[in-house]
Amino acid sequence: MAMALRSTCARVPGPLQEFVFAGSRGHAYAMRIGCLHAASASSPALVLSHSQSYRLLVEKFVFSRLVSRLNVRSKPSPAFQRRVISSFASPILETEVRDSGDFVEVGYIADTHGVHGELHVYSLTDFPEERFETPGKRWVRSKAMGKHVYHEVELLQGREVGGKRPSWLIKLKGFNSIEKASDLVGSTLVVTERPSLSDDEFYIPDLVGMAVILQESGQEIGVIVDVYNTGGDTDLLQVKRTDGSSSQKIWIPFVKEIVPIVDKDGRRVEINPPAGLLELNSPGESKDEKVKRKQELKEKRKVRERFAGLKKRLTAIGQTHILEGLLSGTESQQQDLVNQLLSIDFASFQRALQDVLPLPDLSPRQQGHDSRREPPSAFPCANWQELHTWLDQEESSTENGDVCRWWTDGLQLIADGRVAVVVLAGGQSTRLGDNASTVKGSIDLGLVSGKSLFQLQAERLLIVQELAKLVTGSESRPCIPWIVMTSDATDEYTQAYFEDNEFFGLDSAQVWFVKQDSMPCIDLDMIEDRHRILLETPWKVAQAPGGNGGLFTALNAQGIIDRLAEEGVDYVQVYAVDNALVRVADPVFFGYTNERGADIGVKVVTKTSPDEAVGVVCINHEMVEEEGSVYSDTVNYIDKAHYSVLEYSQISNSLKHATEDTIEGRQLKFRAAHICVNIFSLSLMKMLGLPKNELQFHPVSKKIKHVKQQGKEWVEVIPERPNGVKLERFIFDSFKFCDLHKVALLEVRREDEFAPVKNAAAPEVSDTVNTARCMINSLISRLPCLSLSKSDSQLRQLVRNLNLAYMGGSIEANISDFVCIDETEQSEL
Ligand SMILES: CC(=O)N[C@H]1[C@@H](OP(=O)(O)O)O[C@H](CO)[C@@H](O)[C@@H]1O
Repeated sequence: MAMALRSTCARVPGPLQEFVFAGSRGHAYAMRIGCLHAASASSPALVLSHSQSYRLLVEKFVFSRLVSRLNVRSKPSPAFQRRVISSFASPILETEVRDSGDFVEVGYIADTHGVHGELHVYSLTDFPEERFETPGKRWVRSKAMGKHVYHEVELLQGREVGGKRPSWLIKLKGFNSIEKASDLVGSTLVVTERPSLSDDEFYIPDLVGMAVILQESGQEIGVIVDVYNTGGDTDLLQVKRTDGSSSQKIWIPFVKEIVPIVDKDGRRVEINPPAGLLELNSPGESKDEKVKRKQELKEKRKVRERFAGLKKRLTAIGQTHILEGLLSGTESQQQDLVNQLLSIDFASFQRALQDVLPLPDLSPRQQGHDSRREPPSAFPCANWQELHTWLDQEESSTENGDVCRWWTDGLQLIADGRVAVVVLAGGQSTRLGDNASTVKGSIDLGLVSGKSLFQLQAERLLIVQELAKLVTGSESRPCIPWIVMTSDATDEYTQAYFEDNEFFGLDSAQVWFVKQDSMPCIDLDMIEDRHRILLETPWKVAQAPGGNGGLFTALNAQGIIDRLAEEGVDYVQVYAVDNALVRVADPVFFGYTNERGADIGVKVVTKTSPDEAVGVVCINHEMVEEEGSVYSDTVNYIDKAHYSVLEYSQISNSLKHATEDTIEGRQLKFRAAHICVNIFSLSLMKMLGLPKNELQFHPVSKKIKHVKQQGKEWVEVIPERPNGVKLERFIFDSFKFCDLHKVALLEVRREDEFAPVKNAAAPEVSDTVNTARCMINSLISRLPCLSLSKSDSQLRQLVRNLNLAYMGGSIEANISDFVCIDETEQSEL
């Protein structure tokens, strides 16, 4: 027997679970009982919503439908029946029971009866005879001052009376008059002990919270959150799914056949659901879930379509071997491969192949189009001594040279917010050997101060900002945008490094990260007429950053050029991260480029030896079709000259070793070494960012670790000689977009401005952290002494010191000695 539930709606938490049933019979039935509404007239699904008839719904409809669909006996025989005891069921009651010493409500004292103190009690228990007829100790709970108060009473006798609700008339000891008895009206009769139950009887609160386990697999699918005692033959367990199933709550008929094990001590039930029960029970998806699911399906379809397109493309370019990983490995490895392949721009890769194939002889060339190259004609050399001398004078003199003028003009450009800086920091630093595990900008140069390349560069930026403010008398300190170009290989580490170092004192908003593209690497050798894409693992294509010439496309694609234009930037200095002496946001260089009205500024140093690994700036002559000749019968070609760089990996031996007589004696003919410190006007950058002006790719031979298949095995290949080709764009290929007179070359002193870190440190090896550190120390020793006092009252003296700090004096010192001068001191100047 089961008791009817009190206040059904109150017991059901929140809006009721929705049920979905397939089949039009359900539809008809639902309409008849009038408590349901169809999700849509055409849909066979019915959404049963919360209504007053919920109880009827569960009792008469849901369960019978469930049971008949699942072929479970709709009227289980007593042997199959489980019974829940509702008098202990209300969650509210349960709380009170716990809080007040395990009292159990058994009846509600509704009224007095007669004049001799009899009380009319509504039953709240499954054991009314025991509670209301068996004499003995009971408790009456009433409320006083908002708290429950308990009085011990003694039941003398009781008898059942008829009526709509199960009720009893009881007589308590000492309550002999109507007046006395009426004090108890509205109170609750409670007991302290629970009657023991048979094996198949359970108190609802004992069931609530039990884990629900699938008997067959041992998998936990949820937890019982409520028990619905319909008052009929069968109760329903409400189970909240905890296994990530899309359905949140389901109903399980509490019959032995479906719930064979109830482990009270272990707080778990084991269920044996007939096929389809869990699904049938699933609530309908919410609108949001449906939308989400639709979107997921759409995404999946898109991915499938893209992957099909990708396969076609790979087949067309003969690179399907990179899909072989999909035949082995774990699901997540395969997924990684798919994700990577979908992220690669194979159209761009195909264009790159067109640029580089057939591969030329990648060893130093014996010959090239040498006759078309010539060294640049004379260009100025920035003599910093001139600036020192000028700043050292007691009084400012108007008699100053070029460098002083460029410096002052450059500082004005900086103060006016017309410049930005880009550091090229996407390279993989393969030549650095072991140090290549971190990004170049962060490597330890072995300086006493422990400063890294990034830190030195950031500090120069801070100092030059300060200088610009002081020299121009600007009210506020300018904030030069510093764009850090990273790649897949360096991005995460670089960004974390800046954050960890609190942007070296810069405003984090002035540092913008932009990631350049990567390109698959190809095998130097050919298999079946093809250079195959190399694989780093069976599930990962070997990729490398696509060279510093990818800058313009990356800046354009990521909206940086437009952003710079909005900020009023006219010139952008671009430099390679590996130069320990680079003058970041160099005012002299900006002033010079601006004065020349150039779109490109190029810093060069004198090349030291034919084999130094630097590109050399030259003038390149190309025969191009004369404009307008397409309309005439004959095609006329004209000689078009532009600047270019003969990269060290591409220069022919004859040009490398060619010499000429100069006033300084015999020198290399091509000696204007490109140090990768250039300025671009923003208007040119914008043009270079357009897809139609994408720079060409070059093949760069490298040692590339990879795997290849031998039979069914994957074997690792660790090459000793260059075995692969990286596809790279070179930034200086942009020079050809400019007329000769729009490119301004500026020579600077190597010992002041060029200390590259390229190679792993070893005796006799140049361009290492050791050689860079030596150059830094040598520069510091050559600089005039700094007076580090912050209380310098002379603006001139302060500027002089800041300028020395900019050139290198701050390298081993504390940056706060130079910048962050407090405002009061400045106003005294
Ligand atoms: C494509 C490119 O910019 N190459 C530059 C660049 O070469 P690296 O391969 O990064 O060392 O830096 C050199 C100066 O350190 C410069 O001489 C050369 O031209």
